Amino acid sequence: MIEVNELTKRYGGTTAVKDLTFTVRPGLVTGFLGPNGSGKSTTLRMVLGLHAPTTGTVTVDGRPFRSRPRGLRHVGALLDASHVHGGRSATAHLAALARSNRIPRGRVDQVLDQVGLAGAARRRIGGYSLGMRQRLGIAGALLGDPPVLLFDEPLNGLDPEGVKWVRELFRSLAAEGRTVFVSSHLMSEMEHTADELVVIGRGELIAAESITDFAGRGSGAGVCVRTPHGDRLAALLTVEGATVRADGDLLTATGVSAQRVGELALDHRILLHEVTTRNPSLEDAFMELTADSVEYAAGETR
Ligand SMILES: Nc1ncnc2c1ncn2[C@@H]1O[C@H](COP(=O)(O)OP(=O)(O)OP(=O)(O)O)[C@@H](O)[C@H]1O
Repeated sequence: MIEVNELTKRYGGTTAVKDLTFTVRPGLVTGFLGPNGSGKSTTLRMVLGLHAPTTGTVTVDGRPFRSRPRGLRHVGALLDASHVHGGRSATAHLAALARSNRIPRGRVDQVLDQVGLAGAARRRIGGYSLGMRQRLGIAGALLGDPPVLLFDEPLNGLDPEGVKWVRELFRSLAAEGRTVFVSSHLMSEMEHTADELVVIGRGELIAAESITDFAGRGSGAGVCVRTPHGDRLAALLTVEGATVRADGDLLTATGVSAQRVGELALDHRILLHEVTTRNPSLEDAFMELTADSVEYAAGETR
């Protein structure tokens, strides 16, 4: 489990992370979402002890990560896939990592196979595509067979086949009981991958909850009703406490279920032509909740 407690990081006058508190649990994929520059990488670096918090604490299974001498056996991380020595082969790169963390050499071939790089293992990393580098970074994270895994924007540069593979990999790692924490600035990358979400904006926590609860936050949720008796139904729904918007013979009501709409219509003999529940997309909820946190918006003059 990863526990982030009242974490703040300032770089000179910039507050990258502000009073952040959340928990990442094992057995689930947790998406770490926020617009560009919202503090995701800074937070992940603090989890790994690469940056010291200005105030607050981060622990992994109850201890600061730095207090673990063989780090890769406990936490595997992909932070920046371009951060590797281009002159080395994938095998040499992973063998060096294995040596310094006392991981058996046999793991190198296993993880290269697991990420689909076995055929390119002896080629220089300098000639790798971005997608291959991401796979190599993932191999490095898996090397120590750790219970906790962190990935910073792991889908960057992957083709659709690669994206599908990574999603399945994350799900299977979580199904094995591991803690899987994955950052992204795109909700579309997370909606078929994550069980839980931690959403931040300008370094502050916006939400930490299941993906289903998060979807329910978007104001687009509601019931759409098509009826020739819109005025009567709208009045009844308003009395029920719903908010109703009318557009011709179409009503959109929030704060009421489709079932209740049907019951009211039956009780008052109101003819309905259509009743549908409208779920806002996760993307809508994400855009709405982070709208104030976007650093650089198109069309904005500064
Ligand atoms: N070493 C540093 N020195 C000064 N400012 C920094 C440093 N690292 C990050 N920042 C600032 O802190 C803020 C958060 O940056 P961070 O890279 O953590 O965000 P992010 O959510 O990972 O963004 P992205 O999705 O663009 O990678 C930004 O305003 C960034 O400019």
